[in-house]
Amino acid sequence: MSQNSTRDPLGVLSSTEPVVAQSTYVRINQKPLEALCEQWIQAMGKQKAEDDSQWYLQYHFFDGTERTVNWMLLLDALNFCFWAEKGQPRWTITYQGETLNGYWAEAAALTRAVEEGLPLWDAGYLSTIDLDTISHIFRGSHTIPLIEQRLHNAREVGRVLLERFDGQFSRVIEQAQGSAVQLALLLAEHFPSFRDIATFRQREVRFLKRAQICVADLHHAFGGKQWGAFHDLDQLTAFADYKLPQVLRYYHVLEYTPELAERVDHHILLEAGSPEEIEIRAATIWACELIRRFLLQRGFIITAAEIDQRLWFLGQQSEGMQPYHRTRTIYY
Ligand SMILES: Nc1nc2c(c(CN[C@H]3C=C[C@H](O)[C@@H]3O)cn2[C@@H]2O[C@H](COP(=O)(O)O)[C@@H](O)[C@H]2O)c(=O)[nH]1
Repeated sequence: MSQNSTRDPLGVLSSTEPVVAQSTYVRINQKPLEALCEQWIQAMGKQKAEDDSQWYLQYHFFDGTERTVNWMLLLDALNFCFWAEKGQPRWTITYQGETLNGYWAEAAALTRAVEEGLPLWDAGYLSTIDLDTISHIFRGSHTIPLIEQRLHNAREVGRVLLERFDGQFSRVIEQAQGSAVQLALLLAEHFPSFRDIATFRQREVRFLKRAQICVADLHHAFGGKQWGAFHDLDQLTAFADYKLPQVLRYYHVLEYTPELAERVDHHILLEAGSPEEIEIRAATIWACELIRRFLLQRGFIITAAEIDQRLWFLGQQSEGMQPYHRTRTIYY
């Protein structure tokens, strides 16, 4: 697979490429990949894949001000790992009469908290938030996983914003000067919980999943204007979470060795930073890049972020799919 000729400022494609080349547990199957693309081409008809992602305002706080920008940073600082222990039911919340789980429950819980008067957009408040308050915010049936890590991440967001950015995430966005790539890199530089970087055979491998999705979420929330205006969104890669590999495997685009398949299908944990986990995430990034290139060859200009959205929403109807891999991590 030839390295894409354009520069790779994020370092995600270039650092994951050797992982894919040397993979022993995960393979990308070109034929099923092209079959999936053909399916999408039929579905898209003759017009380009419209960016049909919406922002679901019913679950996301939005007042168009800097408060929303800070709230978005918190949303993506806590946007990880919503699945339950083997055999346990998922954490859920009830919001406006709906029972929600996963990402939707996280977003709605943070919206509910603002509606109940908690100033989650205030850096000072976040920097000293306590476990009782975080538990109250995420109250529901069963417990949200990794709640101590969520507390830590929320405090870190508040503290870093206060110490370096006058308490405003909008200052960080202004420093990025309209570049999605620069904003993702600034997030990884200043907010340690966003520094989603691993080591594979002594080499650095960058995924930067929450840093990148935070930029994409700002873009969606603000409709590509104001703090959501970026000129290089096409430089973002897919966001290596746990749902995309599940969907790609369902379409046989990703294939696991029998040994790895056995573990994933029996919900056996893959250790964070293990070769298996890194190979799954790297193959996810590159499968999306190869889909992007194939569609481009066929005359469809679509970004990795748009491909990501399509796959992620397919993963929201995952009945009939084999399980997604389980890695307890704050990175996705
Ligand atoms: N690759 C990718 N991963 C994404 C998202 C989203 C939600 N974003 C969209 C939602 C509305 C707007 O349109 C946003 O764009 C959440 N996740 C990840 O999935 C996992 C949660 O899954 P479940 O357990 O089923 O809720 C978890 O790792 C979470 O971090 C995405 O878009 N892409």
